[in-house]
Amino acid sequence: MRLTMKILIPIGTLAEEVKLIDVILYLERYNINPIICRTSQGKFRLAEELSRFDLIDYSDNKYEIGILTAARRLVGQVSAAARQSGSAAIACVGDTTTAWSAAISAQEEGIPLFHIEAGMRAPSITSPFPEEMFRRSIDLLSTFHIAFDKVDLMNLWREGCLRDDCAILTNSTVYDDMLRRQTWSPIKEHAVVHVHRRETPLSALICLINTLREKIIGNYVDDIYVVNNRRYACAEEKLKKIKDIILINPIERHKFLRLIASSRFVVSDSGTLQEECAAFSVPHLVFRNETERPYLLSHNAPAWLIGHDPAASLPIIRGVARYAREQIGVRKLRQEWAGGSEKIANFIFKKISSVGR
Ligand SMILES: CC(=O)N[C@@H]1[C@@H](OP(=O)(O)OP(=O)(O)OC[C@H]2O[C@@H](n3ccc(=O)[nH]c3=O)[C@H](O)[C@@H]2O)O[C@H](CO)[C@@H](O)[C@@H]1O
Repeated sequence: MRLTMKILIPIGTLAEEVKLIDVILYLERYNINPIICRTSQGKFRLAEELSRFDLIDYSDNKYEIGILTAARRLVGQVSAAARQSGSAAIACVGDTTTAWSAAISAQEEGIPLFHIEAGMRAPSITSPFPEEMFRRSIDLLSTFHIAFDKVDLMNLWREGCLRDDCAILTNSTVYDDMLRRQTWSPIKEHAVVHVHRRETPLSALICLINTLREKIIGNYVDDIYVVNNRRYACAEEKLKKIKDIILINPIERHKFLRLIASSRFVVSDSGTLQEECAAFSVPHLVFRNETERPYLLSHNAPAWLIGHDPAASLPIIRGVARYAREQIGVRKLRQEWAGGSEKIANFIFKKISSVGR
């Protein structure tokens, strides 16, 4: 089959790859040629499934140079990649510097932007920062919006971002990736802590770990796995000295999914994990003051927003640990949440065919 239309897909982080991979696989079926533009730092390796696609590689980027300098460089790179490849559109996901640069590049190049995960909103533009600022401005610049919940769609409508026929509502694409990996697992006697956001103070993480050690280990779970994230590299030695916890370096995604699927509960400030825990029905303590996914706290998902003061939220932590201890058997994914990626590919196909380049 001759692939004619091209779409540029910048990817800078694992979370972006996870949400784009199945869309990319489906785009190929719709006779569209996805050009991957890798904007990450060198150590992020693209998934094997993406190796057969055209790649424009800017993996020598360094983000330690600050948001503005990084964004300026990325805009230049993504715009050049769009021109060089003759892409008819750009598709990006979420709230990263890469996604924001993609939005500016699409404007500069005069081509449409598809924004996946559009309309999510935290209450304040300054938290999480810069993600919330990026998210809001990407939505103002996007041509097409792909939202994962009707609350997100309403946010777009309220902010005047929507025109006729420019948005769709689908399931989050995370679920397609999870389903393809077929990871389910019997519940074991551990919990997982994955905390990495800029706005989460190290002191809050240490306090959380100590609270779990003193009040939860031995009473409700045998072990606590704590992911040793790069954000807290300066505190590695301090974390290593904490007794009774199992400090692990970030692990491959399929192994990590198995670890959380087999957990009694998870504590995390990650947005993607909020979706992943919900899909497995793993009780999730959201270690943040706010979330852009409020609907995952309310319907169909055992999740609680606990803020950054573990001592104050101890009754909730204990209650969740107790509730989690009652659960037995094998955690299975909610199959009914799949299908978002194909719907997005179909939407892109229809829109891009009518634009051309
Ligand atoms: C403000 C906010 O919340 N923004 C989010 C942010 O992403 P995030 O905070 O959700 O990202 P991470 O927490 O890094 O998770 C990435 C993946 O890593 C997996 N994982 C983890 C540990 C490990 O050892 N091995 C692994 O494989 C884990 O399963 C997960 O799938 O940016 C996204 C893109 O724009 C947004 O979509 C998203 O809203």
